[in-house]
Amino acid sequence: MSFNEYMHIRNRYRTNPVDFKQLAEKHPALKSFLIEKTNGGVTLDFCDPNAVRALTIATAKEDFNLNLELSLDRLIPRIPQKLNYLHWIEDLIERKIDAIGIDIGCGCSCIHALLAIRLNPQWKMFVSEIDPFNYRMAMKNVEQNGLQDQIHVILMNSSALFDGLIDQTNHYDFLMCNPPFFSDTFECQGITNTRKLNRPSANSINTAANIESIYDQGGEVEFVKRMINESRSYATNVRIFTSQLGKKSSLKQIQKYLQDIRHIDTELCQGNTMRWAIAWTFDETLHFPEQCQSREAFKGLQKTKKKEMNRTPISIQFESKYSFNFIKDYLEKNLFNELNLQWTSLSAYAWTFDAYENLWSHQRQRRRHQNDEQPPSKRLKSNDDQINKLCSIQARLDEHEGICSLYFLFVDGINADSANQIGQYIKNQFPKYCQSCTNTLKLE
Ligand SMILES: C[S@@+](CC[C@H](N)C(=O)[O-])C[C@H]1O[C@@H](n2cnc3c(N)ncnc32)[C@H](O)[C@@H]1O
Repeated sequence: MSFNEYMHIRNRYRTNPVDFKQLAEKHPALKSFLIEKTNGGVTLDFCDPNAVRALTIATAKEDFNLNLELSLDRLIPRIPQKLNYLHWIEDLIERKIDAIGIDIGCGCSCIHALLAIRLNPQWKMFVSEIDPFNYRMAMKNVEQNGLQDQIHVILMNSSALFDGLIDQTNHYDFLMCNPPFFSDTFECQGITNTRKLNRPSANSINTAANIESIYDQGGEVEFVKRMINESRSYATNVRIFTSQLGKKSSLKQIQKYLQDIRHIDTELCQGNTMRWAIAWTFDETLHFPEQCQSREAFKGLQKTKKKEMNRTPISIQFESKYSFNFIKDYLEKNLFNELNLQWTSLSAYAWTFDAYENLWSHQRQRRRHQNDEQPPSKRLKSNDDQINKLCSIQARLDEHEGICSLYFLFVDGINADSANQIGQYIKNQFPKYCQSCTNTLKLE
């Protein structure tokens, strides 16, 4: 299940994923890594570091006019995921135009700072690195893009995170970090192995060197705890401290550690990958913007009790006797019309639809009114339609071993529970259609 729908609303790849074929036409270095799919499309082998590197270099050039040099034995950043983190930070600082930021551990790519400046040409970034190789390559990446006036790369020694980097006479709007994830080589290998064997959907290569991915004092949790401890000494210098986290279990531990400090967190979603980010502040005048709690699509809905459920795709499994084509026909010919949904096909088995009135709740009352032969209420179209849109939903029909499942995902609108409600409606209505359709449609 792809998480792309949950990418940050301003992420340029959310509705417009990278087209490998087109990109390779313009950046021939990518061409030799394209793999033809049986359906005529192309893909890449994400386990091949050469392919991943070529993709990142081509994307950086094509979409951000960045000249990147990347090493095959260092972390190769994935740009769409980096954008999620950066857009969230932009929201946290209320899209300040001339912000000053810090990135702890910039890697050889220096990707956070380079993208940050491309998105916000008036920002300034101070970035640190502990690995001399990464430091030198990051400097090169900054220089070959002519950004040395805006990005300052500082080589640190391992005993310091902030000392020597943060100037106590200065003020910074935010601090960001993608910390070393693992606590030891064993954990690093374990995760790589688990992914390879059991989680084919996450089949991308981890090229990070040990110095980049391992913090032997306790992995990302202890690294971020150390950041939190040290942040107290810089409470008045940095307005918002943030860190990305690779595991949900780490998020829980950090939330607990921050219980006396004001904080906020979010999930960062892209492809099959989920990451988390946490922010904390000592500034009592600061109010975390509401949309930073989760995706902007859910703005104003945070207090909904079913928050977690709303974010999760709803799935309906059909009995094996209902064929794929039968269900597809049922949706397109009956359900979408019956619920007055404005829909478009995304493919032969995926749709997006918008609803402006709720015709799926209180069906019994509605039927009673129909029996009384009352005229159906007419909805007045107005300019407020966009504002009054109840929901935009994406739906996808999948077949696996003869069983069809329908997935619903709430994307946008004011009724975040609508995907769940429509799912429930279908569950209740479907037998009705099966009976009435059995004779007219051939069921497998
Ligand atoms: C997971 S990598 C992130 C690299 C890059 N920011 C990215 O997201 O692709 C973590 C980086 O932090 C660096 N690092 C580890 N400890 C550090 C410290 N005390 N100060 C600065 N950088 C450090 C590592 O060398 C590594 O490059």
